[in-house]
Amino acid sequence: MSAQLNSFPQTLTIAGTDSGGGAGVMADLKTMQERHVFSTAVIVAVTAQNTLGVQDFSALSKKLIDEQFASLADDMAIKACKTGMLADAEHVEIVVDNLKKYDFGPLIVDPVMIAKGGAPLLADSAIDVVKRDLLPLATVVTPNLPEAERLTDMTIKTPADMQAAAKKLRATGAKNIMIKGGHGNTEKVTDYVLLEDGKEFWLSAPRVDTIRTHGTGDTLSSAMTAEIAKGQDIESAIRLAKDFVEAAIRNTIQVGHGHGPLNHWAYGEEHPGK
Ligand SMILES: Nc1ncnc2c1ncn2[C@@H]1O[C@H](COP(=O)(O)OP(=O)(O)O)[C@@H](O)[C@H]1O
Ligand SMILES: Cc1ncc(COP(=O)(O)O)c(N)n1
Repeated sequence: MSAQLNSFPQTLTIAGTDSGGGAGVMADLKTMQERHVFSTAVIVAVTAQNTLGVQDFSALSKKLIDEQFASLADDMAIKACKTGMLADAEHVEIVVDNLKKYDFGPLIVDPVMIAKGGAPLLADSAIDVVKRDLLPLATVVTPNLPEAERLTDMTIKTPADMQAAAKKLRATGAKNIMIKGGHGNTEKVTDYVLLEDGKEFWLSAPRVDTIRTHGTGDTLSSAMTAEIAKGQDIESAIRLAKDFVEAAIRNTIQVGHGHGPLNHWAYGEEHPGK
């Protein structure tokens, strides 16, 4: 097979679907499309979900998940991949085994635990498996504040706490850490980044006063994955992803009655040709 024939940047999201279209695989595909990469998906779980909450979900069989990975490995040239909702310990293990078997490029782990509406998307018993088996494979891990607290067994209240938590997360083997500050209540939303080489920086933006923040983490990690697939370095990918999600939150669209979805085309409209 000619490499030239398969050279367009391709990405993979390994996650759950959202029937409401705002989070999970749906947010991932919309974001990656906007960033001009060709996105593929391994579905781990299917949710019945809308902006009001998660009504039900079911994870797929190991056989079907393994087959999806094999289908992609047989044909595509995936340059970067991400994980989202992984449901439970058994499914984290299935995904880890496949990520060890195939090379899909740098891995961005969005350690999704609880949906904005409060529904658990990862069993408590899976958190130790994520720490032990998934994080050592991660090029970037992007926990929000509650996820960072669960992964580090720390209470995170201050900027110094965020720095200490990121250091602790690095000890799992994850190379680059981004702790997202969306769940705080400060006037500015501030994320903290600790890179593999020890460089650290803060990303700050005015907090948009809205509950329409369904899929913010998925959108951020997908934009990052797309930039990495196109060959950007980790810091540039993180900065672009932050600007992308900020524009998507700020340019609100009126969809649904609860935690509404983001405007995935806003960044492209504000930055034509970029
Ligand atoms: N209300 C908001 N205004 C501006 N940026 C936000 C807001 N909520 C979240 N963000 C940003 O969106 C990204 C995702 O953060 P967060 O919502 O904490 O993640 P998650 O979706 O995993 O809970 C972060 O960069 C965060 O700073
Ligand atoms: C399938 C799926 N994956 C991820 C999320 C998290 O998104 P959010 O925390 O914004 O609700 C979700 N709600 N559903």
